[in-house]
Amino acid sequence: MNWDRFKDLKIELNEKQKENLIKYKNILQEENKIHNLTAITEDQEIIDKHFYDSLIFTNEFNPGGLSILDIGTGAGFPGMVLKIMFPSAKIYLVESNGKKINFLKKVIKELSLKDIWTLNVRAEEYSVENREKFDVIISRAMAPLNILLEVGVQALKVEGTFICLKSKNVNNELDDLNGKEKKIGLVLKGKQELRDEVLGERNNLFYKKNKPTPLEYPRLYSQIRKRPLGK
Ligand SMILES: C[S@@+](CC[C@H](N)C(=O)[O-])C[C@H]1O[C@@H](n2cnc3c(N)ncnc32)[C@H](O)[C@@H]1O
Repeated sequence: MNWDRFKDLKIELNEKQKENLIKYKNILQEENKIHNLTAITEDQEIIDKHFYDSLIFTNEFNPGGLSILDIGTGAGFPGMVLKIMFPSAKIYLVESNGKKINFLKKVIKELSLKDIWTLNVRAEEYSVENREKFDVIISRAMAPLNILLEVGVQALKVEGTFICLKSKNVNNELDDLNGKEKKIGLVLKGKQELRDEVLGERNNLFYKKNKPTPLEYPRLYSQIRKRPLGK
């Protein structure tokens, strides 16, 4: 296995973290034989396309010590990787699929991770019940921007950051959103772009919440799907 890529990150990968990432990879490969957790299954691919990819944004934003809600975390990306690399962060993993939650619980137990919680709920319901609770909302590959932002924003503190880890269709998603993030209290503050032979195109977006989100958001999921922001 090759960890060279991690040298591009501002954070150091120490022996304990490497050991934990390898254990996590092994559990993922083992459980993936029974449950369909990820299509990425080879050692090096998991390291590059799941672990490293989950961390690229940390070159622009340090998550240390913050309370972070990862919505639609799946098999733990990026949230579980953040816990391993930034132990001082408080991580909340939201995932509606119970099988994935069981897998995440197993990883937390076997790696003896602290200050990390799994939530087997729908993100839009959780965010309404936990208004302005988190410093950061983050998500990778859960939904297009015009759905994702509405689903999660209510749980974000004013002055907090909403981080969307995106790939190649980001410009279409931004066009579809059509500036309507302002309606829910968000402003686009930064975009991190990476072009890479193995990972392809990565585009990470950083939104700041500059005012409370009106209480009518998020709407019912059926309404969000039918008429996303900007449509
Ligand atoms: C394509 S997977 C991505 C998983 C992970 N973030 C990654 O990048 O590998 C999307 C995940 O989001 C979950 N999901 C989709 N909509 C959700 C919602 N409204 N609330 C909670 N989880 C949701 C799905 O069950 C699925 O596991």
